[in-house]
Amino acid sequence: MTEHLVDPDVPRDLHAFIAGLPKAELHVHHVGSASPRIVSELAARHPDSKVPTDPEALVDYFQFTDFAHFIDVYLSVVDLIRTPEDVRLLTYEVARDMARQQVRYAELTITPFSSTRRGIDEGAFMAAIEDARKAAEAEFGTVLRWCFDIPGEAGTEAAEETTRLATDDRVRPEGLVSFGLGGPEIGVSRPRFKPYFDRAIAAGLHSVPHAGETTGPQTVWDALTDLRAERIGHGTSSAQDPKLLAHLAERRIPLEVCPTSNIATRAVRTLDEHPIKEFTRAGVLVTINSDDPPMFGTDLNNEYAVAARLLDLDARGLADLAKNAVEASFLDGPGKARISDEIDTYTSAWLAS
Ligand SMILES: O=C(O)c1cccc(C(=O)CC[C@H]2O[C@@H](n3cnc4c(=O)[nH]cnc43)[C@H](O)[C@@H]2O)c1
Ligand SMILES: [Zn+2]
Repeated sequence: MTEHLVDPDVPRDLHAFIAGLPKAELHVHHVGSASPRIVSELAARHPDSKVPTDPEALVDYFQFTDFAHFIDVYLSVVDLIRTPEDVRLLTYEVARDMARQQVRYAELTITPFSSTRRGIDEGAFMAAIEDARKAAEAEFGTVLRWCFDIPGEAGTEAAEETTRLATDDRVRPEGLVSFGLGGPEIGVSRPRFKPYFDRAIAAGLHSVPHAGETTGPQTVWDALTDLRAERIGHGTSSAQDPKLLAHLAERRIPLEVCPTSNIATRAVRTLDEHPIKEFTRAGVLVTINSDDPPMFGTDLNNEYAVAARLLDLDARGLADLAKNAVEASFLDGPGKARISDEIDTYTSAWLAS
């Protein structure tokens, strides 16, 4: 258990239960998952960068005044990833950190445009993530799948390039399952990206845009209507629209909730004001995620502890939350059954002990 992440309001035995609970994660960014060790190693390799090389200094560097500041800092870390070897190392180490937290399956959001525009060859980029994916599965037992997202603020060029990389059979990686839209939402309307999502969906990809993280519920409606979203990244502002909550619940459209992220980017003022309870009360399928864990001083286990406190959950409630993520994943039936059964077996043994 990482000591600085022990929530004093959550019993220690529940922290221990969470630490061993098999989990799936559906909303976590590739570069945003770089551990302080990896970031400082990359920063030392590239001394022209403004990113600190000292992991202690990174804690201050990762304090954000608002969402725009977060994106500026995020892009400074993106700038550190310059070679296919950097990409492979990052991906492999992210999987190692996941395995330590008993993450059995993760859909990792990758922004290939940010790497190809910085000069990394697209074929070498795809080979690097695929090589790390296969090594992680063989060595850690963690299954990784990819979501390629458009950085919406970068406009049409980014949308076109991301869609090409996601749909061209000669380039797209085997592990790709979904298509997203990330970055700032203000001034970046969802309907504008409909043609790109139409192409990605036609190519067999699932639609998982960010929406309602920093803008109101209309963005979530737009993501559902125009981008045919199957899950919503964040969806925080859905709580402001009872009709939307009812729609999400009735259609079983999951929300990818990332509580600590929303505080760190100041999308929500305090954890106690987070609308997660309103989501569950309305019957919405809630999944728990870490988004950009080291940047937000968290990890997936801590997000489950936060959820336990906000939703007043015991071990069985936490196991149900973990099973929500499995159900909402893009795993096939047997893949879902395998992790769900593992969660049940683990929980029964824990409760019997
Ligand atoms: O790479 C570029 O050159 C570039 C140019 C203009 C704009 C952008 C972006 O907006 C990149 C945004 C980047 O942020 C990622 N991300 C990570 N966490 C979150 C989140 O909580 N909400 C939204 N986006 C997030 C996202 O995947 C994009 O890669 C880039
Ligand atoms: Zn995100």
